[in-house]
Amino acid sequence: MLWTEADTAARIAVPDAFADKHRRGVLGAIVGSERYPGAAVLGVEAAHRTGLGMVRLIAPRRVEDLVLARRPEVVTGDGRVEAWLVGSGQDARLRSPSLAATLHAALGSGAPIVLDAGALDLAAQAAGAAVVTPHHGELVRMLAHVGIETHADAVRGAPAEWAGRAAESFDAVVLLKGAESVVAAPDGSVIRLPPATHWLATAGSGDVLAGILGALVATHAGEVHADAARLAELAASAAVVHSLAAARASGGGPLVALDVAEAVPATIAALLAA
Ligand SMILES: NC(=O)C1=CN([C@@H]2O[C@H](COP(=O)(O)OP(=O)(O)OC[C@H]3O[C@@H](n4cnc5c(N)ncnc54)[C@H](O)[C@@H]3O)[C@@H](O)[C@H]2O)[C@@H](O)CC1
Ligand SMILES: Nc1ncnc2c1ncn2[C@@H]1O[C@H](COP(=O)(O)OP(=O)(O)O)[C@@H](O)[C@H]1O
Repeated sequence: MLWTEADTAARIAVPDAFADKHRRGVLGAIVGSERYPGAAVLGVEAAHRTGLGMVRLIAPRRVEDLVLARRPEVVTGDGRVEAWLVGSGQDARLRSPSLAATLHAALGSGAPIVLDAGALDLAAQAAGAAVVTPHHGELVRMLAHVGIETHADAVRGAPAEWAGRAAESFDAVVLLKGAESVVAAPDGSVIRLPPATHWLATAGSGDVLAGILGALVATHAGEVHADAARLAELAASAAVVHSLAAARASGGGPLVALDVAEAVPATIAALLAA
């Protein structure tokens, strides 16, 4: 199944007269680290630009300061959230006990969760619906943890097959990123995505994708609770928004990840108008 722009437009939650910042969906973001604070800036920017009620950021002080300098809309610290985005800008090997405790609380909350980069190893521990966003190298590492040996070139050659094996092994939706991105669900279904501009192969563009997906999940958390299969559709929609925003930001030339995040509102407006 190839995911289309019309499919994506139907997964954008458009606010109405009854909307407020709590009802629209609050995303809890446990992202960034002393080593990679920029990933948090990128993910939070992308989540806001995708449209949601609020982002609550739980991160080290330096990360908070940098994110707030760019997005003063962000609220820091604990509070009620509808969905989680975790792991961007983190390294599982450097995880502190306090970060581990914060991540475990999020995983145990039962709220839908997006696991990226440094939290991919925790996928099987989610109490609620989970979606992981590995690149090829990260998928290889995830599979190795459950005793399945492969390598990046094999994944590149058969992305749907390897994403499907991971979805089944971790009981999570897998959005496998790359030149040919694909979404696989634990029920065996696979969604293929149209090709994206290769200018996207640049640092931080995956952090932006995770932020877009976090916002889509936060604004559809009730639907995901009712039917976890919705998560695969949201993952595919995030990839399409990301790809269209990249095309808009690129215009045929180079882009930086923040350009992609900044192009998201106009991309969504165009999707809704079409
Ligand atoms: N500005 C920032 O703060 C940025 C932070 N980032 C964060 O940096 C951390 C490390 O991410 P990396 O992806 O660099 O680290 P990884 O540790 O996953 O990548 C290390 C190795 O994996 C392999 N690899 C990487 N991408 C691959 C691909 N697409 N296909 C196959 N093999 C691949 C390569 O051999 C690479 O040397 C993450 O937490 C990430 O979120 C990056 O997103 C870059 C930008
Ligand atoms: N050759 C390519 N063509 C198109 N898109 C690509 C290509 N390589 C990577 N991408 C996209 O760029 C993003 C890179 O994400 P990721 O590897 O996590 O980078 P980072 O960790 O730097 O954010 C993903 O959305 C992926 O689909």
